[in-house]
Amino acid sequence: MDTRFLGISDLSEAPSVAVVVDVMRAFTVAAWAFAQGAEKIVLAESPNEALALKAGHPDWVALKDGPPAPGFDLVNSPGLLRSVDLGGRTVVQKTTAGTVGALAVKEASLVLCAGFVVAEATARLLRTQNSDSVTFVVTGEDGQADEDLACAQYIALRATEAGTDAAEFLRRAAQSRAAAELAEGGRQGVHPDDVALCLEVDRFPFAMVAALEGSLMVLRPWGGSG
Ligand SMILES: O=C(O)[C@H](CS(=O)(=O)O)OP(=O)(O)O
Ligand SMILES: [Mg+2]
Repeated sequence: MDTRFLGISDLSEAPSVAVVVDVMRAFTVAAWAFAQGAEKIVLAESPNEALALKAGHPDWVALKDGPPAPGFDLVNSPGLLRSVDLGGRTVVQKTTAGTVGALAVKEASLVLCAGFVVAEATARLLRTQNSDSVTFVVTGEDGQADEDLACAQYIALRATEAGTDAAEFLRRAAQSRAAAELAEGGRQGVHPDDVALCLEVDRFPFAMVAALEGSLMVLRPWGGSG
């Protein structure tokens, strides 16, 4: 399997298979939303689009990163989300990096969104595809975020070598700039357990597949019990 690791701005053409990685925190949050019962996640282009979608579907749940904001129901925090019942709900998510990365590859034939919490399920799906070439989109810090690069490299190895040890990859993620910033405290929209929750390898049995449904990019769980 030929693998490429690219930042969002490095994407020049639609890859065939893309794995969009955002460990802290968008796709850890997405996985928790499915674990809490969400049916699907619509990835919004902008905060205004998220609010417009919610206005058209008042039962949808709008989620944005940063501090709590008017019109939004939730923030981008796994620690805060894990106590919310989302049974059967549609979540609309807009974040700085993760959702932008997924939307940047919306023309790809297969788009997976991933973090450590769905690593093995993601690797398993890649194995079933038997793809010649997989593009990993390292969403944070324009491709330099080490928590995302480490996770992408781990999933790429796991897709070919089932016994790959996660320890070194987790160590890098734990020492990343994003982990340090989240651990600093004092920020709204952050729970003290967020970093630890983002570093739980294989916490969930499902992968997450994003695809265009009409004009919307929609993320759904794949496999497992999700
Ligand atoms: O909410 C997040 O973790 C980040 C935004 S910030 O860097 O923490 O402010 O967005 P994401 O798209 O999940 O990386
Ligand atoms: Mg991130």
